[in-house]
Amino acid sequence: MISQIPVVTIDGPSGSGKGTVAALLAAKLGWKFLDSGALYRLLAFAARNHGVDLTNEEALKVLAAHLDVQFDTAESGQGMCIVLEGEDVTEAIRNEVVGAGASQVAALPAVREALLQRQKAFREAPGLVADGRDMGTVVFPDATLKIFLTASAEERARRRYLQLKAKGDDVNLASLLDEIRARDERDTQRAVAPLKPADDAIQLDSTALSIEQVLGQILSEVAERDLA
Ligand SMILES: Nc1ncnc2c1ncn2[C@@H]1O[C@H](COP(=O)(O)OP(=O)(O)OP(=O)(O)O)[C@@H](O)[C@H]1O
Ligand SMILES: Nc1ccn([C@H]2C[C@H](O)[C@@H](COP(=O)(O)O)O2)c(=O)n1
Repeated sequence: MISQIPVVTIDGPSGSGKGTVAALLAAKLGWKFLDSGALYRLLAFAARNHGVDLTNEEALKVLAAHLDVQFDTAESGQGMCIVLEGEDVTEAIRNEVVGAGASQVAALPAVREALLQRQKAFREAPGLVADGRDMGTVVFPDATLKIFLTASAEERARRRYLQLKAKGDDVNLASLLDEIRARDERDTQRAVAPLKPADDAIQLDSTALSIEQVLGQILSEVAERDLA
């Protein structure tokens, strides 16, 4: 039965480190991995490609329902390769413009409904690690372990700055901080599935923790529940 397949959810705001830690945890456990934010990013990206306005809920709902996307293991064997309509968009969806578009389309109820089953379908044996905003509250409310990962907005902007700079992007720390605050506001204040900790989530502040320390704390919770 699908409800017996264990799920670990990691929710939190942009730049808290949930994607990095979720991918590492999934690899360590040998479980499936769902990067749910990528689905909203893909929709915003596809909408721009198809000339669909990011406020046109009806057209976005249809696009979301027919999103032609594949998540493959990267050729290097590490990380994920994301193919949209035959094109490798792994890197193209990872900029702040697409992130802001994703946050905008994610506020539309019909879009969230259209992507719900697609996310649930990632639940496969032996287990799933899912990261996003509403993994523990809406998509997998029966998850075995729920983590809500935070960090100060300043630290998250600093991380994003270093990440984009390493890729060679022309970035400005103050603008990134503004964008992170705007995204936090939209993600937490929307009417449907807002970013918030599930009642039974463990809250973890990563501001002063390394990636290894965060992973270590989550692995302890996993071990306590005999998940691995
Ligand atoms: N604890 C940490 N200490 C220092 N840097 C970190 C930490 N966690 C993550 N990072 C770095 O911060 C950047 C953002 O991390 P990541 O993409 O995992 O965040 P996220 O919460 O998934 O963000 P988003 O929701 O926007 O995808 C990456 O460069 C990552 O290596
Ligand atoms: N479960 C989710 C995942 C993501 N979103 C929205 C809100 C985010 O700002 C945007 C991009 O996500 P990211 O790739 O930065 O994690 O997508 C959401 O509403 N629910």
